[in-house]
Amino acid sequence: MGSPALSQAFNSNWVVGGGGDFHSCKRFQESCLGSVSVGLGADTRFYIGRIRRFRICRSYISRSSKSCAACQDPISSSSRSHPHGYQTAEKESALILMRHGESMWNEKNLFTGCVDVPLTSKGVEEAIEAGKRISNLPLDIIYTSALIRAQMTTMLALTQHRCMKVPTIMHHETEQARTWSQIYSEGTKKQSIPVVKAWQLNERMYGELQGLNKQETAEQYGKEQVHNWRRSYHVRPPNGESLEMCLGRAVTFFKEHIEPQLLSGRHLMVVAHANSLRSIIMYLDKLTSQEVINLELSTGVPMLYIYREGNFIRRGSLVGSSEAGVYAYTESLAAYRQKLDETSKDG
Ligand SMILES: O=C(O)[C@@H](CO)OP(=O)(O)O
Repeated sequence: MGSPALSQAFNSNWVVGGGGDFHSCKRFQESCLGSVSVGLGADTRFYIGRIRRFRICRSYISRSSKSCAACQDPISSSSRSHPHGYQTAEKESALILMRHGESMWNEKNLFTGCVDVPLTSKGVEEAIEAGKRISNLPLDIIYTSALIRAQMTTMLALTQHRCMKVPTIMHHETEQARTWSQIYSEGTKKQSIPVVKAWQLNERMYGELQGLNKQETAEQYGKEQVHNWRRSYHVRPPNGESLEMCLGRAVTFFKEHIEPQLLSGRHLMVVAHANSLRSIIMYLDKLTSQEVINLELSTGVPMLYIYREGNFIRRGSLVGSSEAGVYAYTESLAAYRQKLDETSKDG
């Protein structure tokens, strides 16, 4: 059977979080945290027939062989007209949002903000687990923050992806950096996934709270004050950014750089932070400044959106290890996974 880690990936599933009608933070949270209670929108489409086919192939893909068929992305090596070589059945793109795995300051319960700390070993495991959960979804570009916890999460998650592509960090800081990081083989480029780092996706800058213990700060300033600093939309922590300010940069970046990619049919993942993602989700789900207060994101839990005709449709979060969640696939995502299955059978 080969790698247990890899075969587990074949079992990973999505729990459906509903269609475009969703606006409740509580239900969002339940979905993110793994509850199987689901809300289905009228526009949710199911591909139950395909699920049986998904079960067929769980053969081991050799991750070490460089020349096997499984090493080629089956979709991007087909002849259809997607930016990376294929066209989806209907014009839609997948967008995965993911908060980084647990960091060493999450573990210590310290305000972190823009302090650049790495993952704990639990965070490493969360990132690998998240990678298994997204291993059957198409990915053309990844956006991460400029902070190491998001980048570690990205790289660890990508070790599990069935497309076998290599995540490659783009260095466009200067002309020289761009030139010096060029790839000169078209074939190798096709086997790479560009990873774009953007400071605009960084965690909200927590000002003078950075490095303070959250519990001790609540004892000193009162629970309500600290809750306002942490969760309100308008209130700024001392000399730090409010969520509103964080949204100003993160959502502007999203609109200017990420949405055009989705519009052109590319499938994306954004790996960022609790508050930069809260602000992006606020925009995607049209949450009010009151509703966003209750929005909590767990570390290392991927969330799937479908972008179709200018709308973002939230599909849910990956949990558990049964096949049922394949319901979350749309026709084009199901087709992608089917191709992966066929290629791994051939390989
Ligand atoms: O400390 C931070 O940077 C953030 C995320 O970990 O904390 P909070 O949940 O308080 O926004």
